[in-house]
Amino acid sequence: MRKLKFIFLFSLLISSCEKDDYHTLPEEPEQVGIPEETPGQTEVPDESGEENSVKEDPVSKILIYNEALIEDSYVLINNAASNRVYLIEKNNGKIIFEWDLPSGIGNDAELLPNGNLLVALTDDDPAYTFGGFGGRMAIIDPQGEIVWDFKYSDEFSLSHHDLEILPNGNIIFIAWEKKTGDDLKEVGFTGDDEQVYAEKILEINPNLNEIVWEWNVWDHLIQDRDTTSQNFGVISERPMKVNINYEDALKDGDYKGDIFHANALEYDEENNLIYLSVNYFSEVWVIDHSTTTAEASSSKGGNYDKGGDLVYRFGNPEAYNGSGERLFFHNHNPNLVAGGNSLLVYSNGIPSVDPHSTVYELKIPEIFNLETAGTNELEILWSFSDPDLFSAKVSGAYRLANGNTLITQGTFGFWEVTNTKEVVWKYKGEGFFWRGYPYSKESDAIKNLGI
Ligand SMILES: O=[N+]([O-])c1ccc(OS(=O)(=O)O)cc1
Repeated sequence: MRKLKFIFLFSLLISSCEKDDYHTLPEEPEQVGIPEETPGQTEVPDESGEENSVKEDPVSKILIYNEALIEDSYVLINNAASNRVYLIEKNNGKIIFEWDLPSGIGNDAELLPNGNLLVALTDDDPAYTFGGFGGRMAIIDPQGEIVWDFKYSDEFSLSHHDLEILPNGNIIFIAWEKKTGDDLKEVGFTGDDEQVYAEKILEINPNLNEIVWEWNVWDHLIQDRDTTSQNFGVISERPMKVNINYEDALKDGDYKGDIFHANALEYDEENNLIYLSVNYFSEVWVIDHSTTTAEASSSKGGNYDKGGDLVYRFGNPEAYNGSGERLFFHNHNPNLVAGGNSLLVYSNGIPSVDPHSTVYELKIPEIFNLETAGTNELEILWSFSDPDLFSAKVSGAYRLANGNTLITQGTFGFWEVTNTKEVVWKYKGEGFFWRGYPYSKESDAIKNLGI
């Protein structure tokens, strides 16, 4: 039995866990050519200590399997509907490894090169529960032991959606920070909400459980309605600032103050930048991570000498009254393609207007120069859409080593498509799929997982 002791915000959760040997090696999968509607098999951890049982998973089906053209890799599936994270084989959908999670998914789960799972979880008692809420994060080793467990959840702040490990072992994550009363007045907020949830990015040293860096959108706002407020200005002239009164983000009363809804981050190691996907602005913001926390709260310092102002932004020039065509209608999962010259983004689409999703590969500019006159939109290098590809929420896409692209359609399952847009793998599941990560069978992550 696991015994978990919680100490509140910013404090370490000490877990005294017995190593439960819950995973045994799966049997060799049967090789199949093009299995039609093959039910997946679930190999589940057996808490009883008896031999593992193999359970049928009647709901997952392999609809397309082109053995000659697929990338021979595993897929890490994160099913938020059933709060399960597992690795599958593509040919038969068989689950070959599943993690025993200590709480619900909140949302990202990623396998690290050392075989550990870094996972965003839900806190037991979050103060608010917008889609994608979390409040807790953990690292689970291949034996199922929780080797790090951290709570970021109180009345004001709550981690959500995404997290990523940096090369130095620190972890960056997204969090909401509740703003009310004078906070809203000061920045000239004119929406109806009595509270607004600011987006911040935090970096934690997991050995010390210390927050070592922080960026908060609240320090970089502009608006053109309240002349008495310090941040009053002409929005189109200051694209490095974020319009707190952007109409599109405010118009849906359901948001209840979650007006930004950041949902993903991607770290660019070469340039020490963070790409932040901001769903309700339909934009990706580029933020300098070379700053100190003090610089990140200002407009000076860092490699770009912009402090925490936006180094760049793209996807929706309407958000800052800029020019150029809007490309994104809600977006997810910006991630750099190997080589760093391009980025994949999943644009979900809007159910009532155009219920179609599109995956874009966009060219990263040589120099980030936020224009006030011309467009800042990125060149489209490749895209994929299909009449059947739509999910209003979650989802994403990753470029594979052979040039194919693995697409997660949150409400459906997974697609793999070639660069000529041929669908070579289609997995229909039952659930709500955050993001499928591809793992090469020869990767350190898989080897160290012991399968
Ligand atoms: O219900 N969810 O699990 C959920 C809902 C919304 C959501 O936000 S989104 O921007 O990632 O779609 C994330 C998770």
